[in-house]
Amino acid sequence: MKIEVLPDKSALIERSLHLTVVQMTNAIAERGVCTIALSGGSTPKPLYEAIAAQQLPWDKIHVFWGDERYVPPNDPDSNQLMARKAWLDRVNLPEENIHPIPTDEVEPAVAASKYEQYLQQFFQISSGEFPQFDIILLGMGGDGHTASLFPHTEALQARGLIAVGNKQDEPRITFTAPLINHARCVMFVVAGADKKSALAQVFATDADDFSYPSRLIQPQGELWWLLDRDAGEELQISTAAES
Ligand SMILES: O=C(O)[C@H](O)[C@@H](O)[C@H](O)[C@H](O)COP(=O)(O)O
Repeated sequence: MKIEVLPDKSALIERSLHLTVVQMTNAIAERGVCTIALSGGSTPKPLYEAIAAQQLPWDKIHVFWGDERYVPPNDPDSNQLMARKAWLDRVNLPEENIHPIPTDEVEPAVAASKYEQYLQQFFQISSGEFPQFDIILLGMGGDGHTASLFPHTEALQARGLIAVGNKQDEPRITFTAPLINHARCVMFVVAGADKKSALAQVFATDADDFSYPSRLIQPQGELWWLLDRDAGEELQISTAAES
């Protein structure tokens, strides 16, 4: 695991951009394609805008979402809409390379199952197997949630690829912790003083995983925690954690 505390939000975005572009470029060089899953919320928007300004082989990049609010794709709350406006609509990334989470089923559980099957077909895997995304970008809420894995919800125990998350009574579709943990690279991008107390619990030796679900993210591959000073300045980072 690598933890970096950057001086401010713009330095955080710049560092996140650099590491994301390196991961994308390496994936394409090694396997001819990059699969990236995006986080929602407000933090990553400037990162997506910065990615859009890069010169990348867009036809070799496939974009997914690590979670989605259960709203139509033109809803202001839609993570898909935010990423399209900030990045995807600004570059020649083919529409067939964009793989949004469906939110048009009456039952969110049906949409979750559809996206799980969609991923199995895309990655050509059987039930019970997990795909290895090249990059999964994550944020973290002030309650320690990530993607739509909220504290003390059923989604935290899901063992498949995709689950129905719940933010209070608002349904979400989310990657499961096991799916995230199979990624080659997981990158948290976290900013703001309101994340400080949750971060302290996420990195504490004895906190409860179900109270702070970001603790569940322990990928086999690379794990990056990129923080701005407001979020990370008080974190007692042991030198081992920075290795
Ligand atoms: O759908 C979402 O909202 C995200 O995927 C969610 O997990 C987000 O990353 C955190 O809530 C942090 O959100 P902010 O970046 O807005 O603080």
